Amino acid sequence: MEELQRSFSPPPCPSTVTVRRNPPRRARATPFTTAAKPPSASANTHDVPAFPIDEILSIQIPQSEPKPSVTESLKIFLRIKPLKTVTKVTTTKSRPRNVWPQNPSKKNTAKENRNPENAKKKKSEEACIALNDAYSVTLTPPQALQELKRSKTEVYEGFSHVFPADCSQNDVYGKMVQPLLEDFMKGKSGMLAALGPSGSGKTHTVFGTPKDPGIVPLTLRQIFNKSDESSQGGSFRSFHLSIFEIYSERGKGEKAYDLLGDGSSELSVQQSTIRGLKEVQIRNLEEAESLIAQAMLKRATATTNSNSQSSRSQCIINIRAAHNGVSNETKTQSSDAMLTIVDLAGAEREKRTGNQGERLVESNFINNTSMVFGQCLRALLEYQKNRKKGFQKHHQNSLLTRYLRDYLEGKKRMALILTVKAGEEDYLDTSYLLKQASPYMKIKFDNTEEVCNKRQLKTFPRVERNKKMKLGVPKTSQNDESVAEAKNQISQEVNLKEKKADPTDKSSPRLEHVASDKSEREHIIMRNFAKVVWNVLKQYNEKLKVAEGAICSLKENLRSEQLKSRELETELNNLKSSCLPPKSNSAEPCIPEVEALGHAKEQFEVATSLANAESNVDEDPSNLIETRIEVSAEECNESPVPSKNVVPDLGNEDISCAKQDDPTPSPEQVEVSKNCNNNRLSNIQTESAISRRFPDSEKQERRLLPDTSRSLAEEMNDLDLNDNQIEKPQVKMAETRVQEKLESTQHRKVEVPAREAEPASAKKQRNGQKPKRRLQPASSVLLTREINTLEIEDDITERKGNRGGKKTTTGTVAAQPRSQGSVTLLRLLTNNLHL
Ligand SMILES: Nc1ncnc2c1ncn2[C@@H]1O[C@H](COP(=O)(O)OP(=O)(O)OP(=O)(O)O)[C@@H](O)[C@H]1O
Repeated sequence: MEELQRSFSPPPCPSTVTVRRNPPRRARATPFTTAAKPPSASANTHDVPAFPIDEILSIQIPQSEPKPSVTESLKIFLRIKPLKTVTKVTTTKSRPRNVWPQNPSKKNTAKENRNPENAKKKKSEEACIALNDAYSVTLTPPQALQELKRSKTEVYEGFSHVFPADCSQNDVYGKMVQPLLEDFMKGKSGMLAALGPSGSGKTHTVFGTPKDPGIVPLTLRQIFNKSDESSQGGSFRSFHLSIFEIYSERGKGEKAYDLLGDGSSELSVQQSTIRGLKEVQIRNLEEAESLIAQAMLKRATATTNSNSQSSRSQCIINIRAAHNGVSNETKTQSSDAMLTIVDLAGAEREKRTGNQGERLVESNFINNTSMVFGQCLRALLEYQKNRKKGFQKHHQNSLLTRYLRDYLEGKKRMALILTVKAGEEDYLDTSYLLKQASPYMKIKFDNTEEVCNKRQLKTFPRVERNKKMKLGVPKTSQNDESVAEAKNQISQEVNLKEKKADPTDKSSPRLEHVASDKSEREHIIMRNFAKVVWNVLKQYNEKLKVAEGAICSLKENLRSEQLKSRELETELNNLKSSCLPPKSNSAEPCIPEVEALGHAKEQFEVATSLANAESNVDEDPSNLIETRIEVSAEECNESPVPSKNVVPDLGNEDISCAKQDDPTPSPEQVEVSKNCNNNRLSNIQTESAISRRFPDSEKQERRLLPDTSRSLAEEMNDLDLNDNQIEKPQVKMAETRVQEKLESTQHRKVEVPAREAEPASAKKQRNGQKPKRRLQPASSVLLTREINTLEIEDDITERKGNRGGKKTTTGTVAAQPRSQGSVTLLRLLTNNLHL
């Protein structure tokens, strides 16, 4: 038996087990049969428990609390503004009496207009929006758009209530405000907002007129009625009012202004918090109404083509209910409730309003705010319809939406009233608003060209998606969930279309309109761009002219400076030429002036060269300077050596001037004078040579000197070579320096200024040979020194003699008359010696 059992027993488990996921299906008995039948023996090995359907059915499912639906936390109402009574004008207008025959077609139209039934018909034909029921409307594009483009009727559904054109303010209050106000009086916060295009009746709905009061006055009346009732019950309640507006002045960013504040009413804004807002307690209706009227006077309004008194700001009215409730014996302060009523500025299209300048900037701000508000609303609607999808936050993009964040995120209750205009010309505005803010949308393709268009639309994937988006009303259709995703897609796409108008997508008249707008915008952009380019070119042209003017003035300056420079050069040369005589005591003091002129010239030339380099004038400044240096050198060289008759006059009268009284010139003066001395020294040397070669017997009175030397000294005196103001050591120093200068001049010819090299170069150019001074024999040098010594001694004697008075001593050589022959001879000898 045991063996038999072993033989039937399953084999030992392997190390790995394979589990079969999908076992082969077997026909199973129904639960009833399996439940009735006792488990068989074979079922021990493959025991499948019976499906506990009875148990499941007997389970009592606990009833969960109903979640707030979209319509509970966010109620959207629609109000249609009555059409303008165009027919009135035609009917009341008296027909002009005209003798000319009338145009039959015009006559007929006039007849039709006069007929009230026809007028009514026309009125209804003009409207683009029609009421389906209390919760939905149908928007039909105007005939022009239908003909031009693919027509499409849109059905908007899911409104909490649609107020027809002939509804009263009380209707609106009763359906929209009353429930919210009741909650408010119980301590729940809530918000009411009016949204719609410009001139559609937002302000009318919110504030109304004294005859036809709107939401705010009706609410205040109700509040004080109710508070009176509740105050009779014994509880204490106070109400506080604050009003402010958000406005963008000239597009410089959003600012909040207190409409109840005094003086400077600008409020500080930090994220969503507005600080410094004045809150006034309101005790009765009159107080409250007067405060509202006061605030409305301060509100920014303007006249546009759409509205004679268009709101240019977002107006926010806060009514706070401070409720001090007493619960039993312990005093507890219940939380305050806030009722916020918002009158938004209406979105407007530039074309319709004709806004320009400041108004246009304002409308940009208004459009932006209403767009952001619409985005927040759309995101909230989509989120509430399908919470699986994330909640897209847009509230950061405007101050208003930041302030109303709690409401736009669905944390607090909000009732929104969309105001639309029903005219055909208002179709685009109305369609835009409804797409943005209506809970649900259904598109009807009821055009005969549908089939043809469908084929065409296959090329556009986005359009094809649109076709699938036939949405059902939540109240009437059964497939809410299946269409929810599709609706999301629609809304996203609508937003996308409105943001980035795709010109290739011709699926809707709106987009076609956008495409035509785009081409127009491009044209405007190109025109503006061309204007900008033109302005830039003009500016460059002006700059160019200014630059040319500056260049001209610089050139003129340069020319005038060049003239001045030439004048200075001439003057310098004149002065140099006057300083050139070899023997002139009086010439010595002029040297600093010459030096100064020389320096001035140098500086000027450098400045000129710089100016030339900077101004890029055609002339080469370096060449100019070089040329001038050469010219001046030539002028100096060619300047005739002044005759001995002339030099003393110059020295005594003109040049000696200030320095003549100074017996001891400064080392600078001595150093400066070396150039002029150069000539004199060479003359001295020459004369020494003359005296060596041609002894003169006339001058024999000289002591300690041979006759020849004495005669030479006399001749030198005749030539006025005696230098009264230069003492011997100074003369020697000057001589040595001159020698050095000459050497350096020969080596660095270019670097040496013309005035320094002047004496040597003058002789070089005149004679075409190097100066012979170096080639003179040593004896002549010695003789020169002796002569110098003697000369100085004579000078000293002469000075001593002159010190007593003006009378000259008879012993001085200078006073002795010279013979004409001796002068001529000396000149010849001088020239010959320098050859
Ligand atoms: N339902 C209505 N019944 C009668 N008149 C209306 C209605 N709605 C608006 N109006 C009139 O239309 C004009 C413009 O309305 P309103 O100023 O309220 O527009 P709005 O939407 O506030 O414009 P905006 O955004 O430019 O301020 C007003 O003269 C107003 O009296």
